[in-house]
Amino acid sequence: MAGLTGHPVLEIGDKFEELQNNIINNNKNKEVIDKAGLVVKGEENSNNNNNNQGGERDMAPPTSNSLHRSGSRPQLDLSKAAIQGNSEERDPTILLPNQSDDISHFALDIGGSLIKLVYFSRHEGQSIDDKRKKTIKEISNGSRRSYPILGGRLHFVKFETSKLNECLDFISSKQLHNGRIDSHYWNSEAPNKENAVIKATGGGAYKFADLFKERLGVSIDKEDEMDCLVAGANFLLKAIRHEAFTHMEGHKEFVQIDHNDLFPYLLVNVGSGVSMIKVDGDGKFQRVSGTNVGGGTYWGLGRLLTKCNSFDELLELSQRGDNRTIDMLVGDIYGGMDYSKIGLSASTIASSFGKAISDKKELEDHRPEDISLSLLRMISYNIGQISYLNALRFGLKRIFFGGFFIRGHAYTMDTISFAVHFWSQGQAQAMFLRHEGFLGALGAFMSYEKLGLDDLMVHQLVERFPMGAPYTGGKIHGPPLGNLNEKASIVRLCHI
Ligand SMILES: Nc1ncnc2c1ncn2[C@@H]1O[C@H](COP(=O)(O)OP(=O)(O)O)[C@@H](O)[C@H]1O
Ligand SMILES: CC(C)(COP(=O)(O)O)[C@@H](O)C(=O)NCCC(=O)O
Repeated sequence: MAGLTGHPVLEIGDKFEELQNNIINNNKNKEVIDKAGLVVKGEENSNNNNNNQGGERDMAPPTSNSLHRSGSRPQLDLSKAAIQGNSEERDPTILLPNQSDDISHFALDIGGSLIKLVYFSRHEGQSIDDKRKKTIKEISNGSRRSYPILGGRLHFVKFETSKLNECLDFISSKQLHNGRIDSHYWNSEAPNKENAVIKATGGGAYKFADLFKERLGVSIDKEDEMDCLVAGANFLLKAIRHEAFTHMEGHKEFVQIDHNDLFPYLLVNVGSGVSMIKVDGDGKFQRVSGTNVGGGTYWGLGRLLTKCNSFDELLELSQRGDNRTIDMLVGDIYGGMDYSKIGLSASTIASSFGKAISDKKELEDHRPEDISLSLLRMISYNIGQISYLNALRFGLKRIFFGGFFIRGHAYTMDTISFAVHFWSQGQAQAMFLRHEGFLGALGAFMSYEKLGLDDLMVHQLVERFPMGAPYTGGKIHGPPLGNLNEKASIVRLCHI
């Protein structure tokens, strides 16, 4: 389905060397980044974003001449990283052109609905033995050293959890599981496959641990799901410019996050179920609420009611729906009139699916399109409203939404934004993350070396495609969400 896909292209930009000179004292990192400034690159790069696509090979197992910084574990180098792909592209990769250490990471987030996999591969033709490879200079303990630049990219792949075998086959076919050795063995000359450990988060890391051992011979090092979500979100919000954006009434706008003023915020991860996490800092958070009415509810109920075969099909149906045939509106109750005394217009939904009881209609008399839209609206609005109430509990003004339910879908985001805006009287703001569904997997990926943000923030981060978020296209389908001003008067008590 066109437009329901794609992750953005971001580039972590130049001045790497200059910044390297400033990282001796980690405490100064933030200052360095702020002073360096963040540059937005123009669309001119967008035409080139696929140029490197063929130039890679899949990650190979580390060899005995794997290049490590002496005495330390391989490190992830995000300088000049560019997340590849435009708004229409599915699961684009992140280029890591300056990756010098021969890392062989991959990590999984095995959720209730989807398995998310992040893995690294080196560029083809940039092997360690390639004498033509570029080098970078790095100040380490006061001395300059050169390292080969292998280059490579991060890949983002997802599978349905119910098709775990496809994921195992994928890992096997790419030999990803042979590339990762337990950290205790980094300096070992002959890494042993039996020591292979992979990082995984999500409930499936527990549920399927034995299967991974049996099928791939690897042990799963389980990382806590909430830890990973927060680590992934904090990294993206601090390190990637234009990661977050608002989406209201079809209008999308990137938000400039002040690194020094990020916390606290509410992270709402809309996966199968919904977790609401108050984030106070790196590794500092509390899961303050959740709801079992989430992405799994939309997909599960939607499938039962519409007989759709895929989530995207269900979402696509909603774009042609008219929920007024099934939702009970205020106007249906009030004879076409507004209930203006409490700030409700005639077009406000009084009761989702409310008309299904009064009409003498059976399920098959309703259009699947209308059912899908009504369901999507009901669940998205509910999540937005509950999120806001939790933000209110803790005085949080910013709410970031992640998870694959969002799917970069305009109507979903607009509905969530509307609920937050309406109930907060414009005091709180819903924001969305361009890497919505990969927060946990990214957090697990970063946990290999416990790469803190301080390590990552030494690089200047540059946006390559300002409009490259997962996006469904400009048009908002479905019924109008209503006029915010029309309804604002009833929520006087809801200030944060
Ligand atoms: N291709 C897909 N298959 C199933 N669900 C999908 C798909 N794309 C998006 N979704 C939505 O994403 C939700 C899962 O989101 P995700 O963040 O991966 O959570 P989990 O970790 O629980 O799997 C599903 O419940 C569904 O609403
Ligand atoms: C149990 C979960 C953390 C699992 O994460 P998921 O696979 O849904 O991403 C999540 O489904 C959840 O928070 N559910 C809501 C449970 C509740 O608070 O009522």
